[in-house]
Amino acid sequence: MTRDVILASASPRRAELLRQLGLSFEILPVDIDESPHIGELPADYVHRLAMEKALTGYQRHGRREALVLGSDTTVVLDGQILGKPADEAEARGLLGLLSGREHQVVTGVALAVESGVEVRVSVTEVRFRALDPREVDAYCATGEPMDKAGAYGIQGRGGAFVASLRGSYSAVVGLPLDITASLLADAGLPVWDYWN
Ligand SMILES: Cc1cn([C@H]2C[C@H](O)[C@@H](COP(=O)(O)OP(=O)(O)OP(=O)(O)O)O2)c(=O)[nH]c1=O
Repeated sequence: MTRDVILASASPRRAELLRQLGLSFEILPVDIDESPHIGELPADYVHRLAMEKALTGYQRHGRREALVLGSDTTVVLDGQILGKPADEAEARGLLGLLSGREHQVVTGVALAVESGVEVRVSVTEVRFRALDPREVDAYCATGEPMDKAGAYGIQGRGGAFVASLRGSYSAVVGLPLDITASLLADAGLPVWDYWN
């Protein structure tokens, strides 16, 4: 029996990361309301959104034996959720807050299968060096911050801001590969079966 693996995401970075695991999969973007609830903790927030993305994708795909992955990433500074910037001015403000400080990147990953949904959350500590306002302006003008939590992409020019990282690099980019591989293995689909 073949089992369809579905990535319920519009993020090209998540697709690129999942490709690294060597399996074949389909992409099925789902649109859900991503506003945090009042007082919701960051880990609960990404847990909820990852689960909703995976379950919505599972229902929409419609095949019983499908395995559907959903993920959500947010940046957290002093316990506050920093989402995607609405415009360039907000991006500049977010990068100013992150400059010279440590923040957390919190990513939830969910795998929906016929019997239910499994969700895990990864936390990575990232420290930025002090940023020069001129480089923040130049960075914002590239457009890179716009679709990214915390207004930076570690995998792009934003990598120049990162002084240190403790945790999963792939989780910062949007899909922790360690958790993803172990969720798939627990669901009976070890990715290493695809490796020859
Ligand atoms: C911090 C950081 C975030 N990001 C991205 C990962 C996520 O794509 C995005 C956070 O937004 P998400 O809402 O997690 O994901 P998305 O809207 O891009 O895609 P979808 O909901 O369809 O799966 O920020 C980077 O690419 N690099 C980084 O260094």
